Amino acid sequence: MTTVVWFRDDLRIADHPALAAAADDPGGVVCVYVLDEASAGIRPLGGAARWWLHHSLTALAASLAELGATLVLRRGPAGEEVPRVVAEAGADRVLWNRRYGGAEREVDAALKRELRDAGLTADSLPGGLLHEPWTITTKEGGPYRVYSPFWRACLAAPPPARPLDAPDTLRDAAGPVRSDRLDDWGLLPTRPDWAGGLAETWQPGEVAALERLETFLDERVDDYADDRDVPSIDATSNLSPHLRWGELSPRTVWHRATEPGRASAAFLGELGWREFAWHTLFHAPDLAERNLDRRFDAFEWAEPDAELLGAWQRGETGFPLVDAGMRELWRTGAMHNRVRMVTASFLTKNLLTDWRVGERWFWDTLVDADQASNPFNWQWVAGCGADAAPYFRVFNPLLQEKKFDPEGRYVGRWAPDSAGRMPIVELPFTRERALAAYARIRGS
Ligand SMILES: Cc1cc2nc3c(=O)[nH]c(=O)nc-3n(C[C@H](O)[C@H](O)[C@H](O)COP(=O)(O)OP(=O)(O)OC[C@H]3O[C@@H](n4cnc5c(N)ncnc54)[C@H](O)[C@@H]3O)c2cc1C
Repeated sequence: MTTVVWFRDDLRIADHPALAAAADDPGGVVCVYVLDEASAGIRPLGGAARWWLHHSLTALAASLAELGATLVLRRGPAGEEVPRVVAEAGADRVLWNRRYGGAEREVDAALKRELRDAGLTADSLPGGLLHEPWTITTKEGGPYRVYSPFWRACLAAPPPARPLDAPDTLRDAAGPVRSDRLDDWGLLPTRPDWAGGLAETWQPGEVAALERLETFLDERVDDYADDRDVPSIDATSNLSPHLRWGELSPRTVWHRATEPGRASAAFLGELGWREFAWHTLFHAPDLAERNLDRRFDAFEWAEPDAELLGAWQRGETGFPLVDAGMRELWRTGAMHNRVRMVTASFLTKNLLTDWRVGERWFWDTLVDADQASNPFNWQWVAGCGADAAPYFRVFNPLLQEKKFDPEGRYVGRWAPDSAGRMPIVELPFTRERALAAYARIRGS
């Protein structure tokens, strides 16, 4: 038997259930990644994500080579490319780890049917979440709409499966299979090459991801609960892009973080938010398009204003914490969580801009942009998401700055000129305008 292992958002060799299951196949294994920008409903990657993918695939190919296997690269609709790889390899089994987005599930289900109809074995395995979304349900059997009871239910469920070891060795069966050259995919920016700051900030790949996890657990997890909201302190794990690309499995993070002696409850709770976002996407596949709170379908967003939007994107609003966050994002492909909330609130509440506009900008610029966490959090900040708060939250960016960057360290690093700029809007007026727009839909 020869097995094709189809890699997707799981660019790792440890705790990779599909790879582990294929490792002992006497006919060998063909490892393949398909760049699918063509299947219906698959969202094309943003620029920062393409940069990360290039480097993460390079790292994965090196790890597989050490085990004796080749990473085959193909571009096109997965429903066509995977069967071609199977035919070229003469394989009789295809394995992959599950995805949870709506369009992805349709692609996978159709392919599984087609392969099975052709007499092959085709199986999908869990590996991208702590719990499968259909296992965490309310008493009535539906999905949770609020985080706290959701997370309590996760904590009461059987613990996530223990992570699997990476295979010691693989028997490569990719010989007869054609592969693209990664450089030909043009994932890296060239003219202009805006990725210098990304390269200075990040090292994509599983080896770097595991190192980051260990450093965080050894040096920072004990202070995480106290310091996680202060953007000038390097207090958080910075694991989000590694989790996004599956260079690290959440099960690995969970089991390392729950070893005795670690004060990790607050950190695990954040993994819980990731889990909640993905479970929400599973039940609401149009999360990036449609308001979870349908009352917001009637919300009166302001007319699009290219000048105001451009000022927000460039970090030229005259509100220092907003400007610092937007510039950090542009330079590094990331932004501290507290500042993500403030910048998103400023766009949706003070500029009264539809959250989907901001979501798309983050999608293009974040290295950790994922199809669950990004729209989930944008909806949460906009007020139409999965939120238990009974009121309409409008962050004041000046008060947030006073509270979370009192000495101006974060602002001084990213936007020292911002305080001297003329603010592009008036806070009291725009706050009242947002509250009035909400009042008009509240009872609907
Ligand atoms: C408007 C907005 C958009 C966002 N878009 C994304 C996104 O596209 N991808 C993404 O991974 N996170 C997103 N987040 C959540 C959060 O900002 C990042 O996960 C966090 O800043 C990553 O830093 P860290 O790895 O140091 O997190 P830590 O504080 O160390 O947390 C550990 C892990 O928990 C997860 N996590 C933490 N907070 C959240 C959260 N609110 N929602 C979901 N998962 C969370 C991440 O995987 C993170 O790596 C967004 C938040 C906002 C407000």
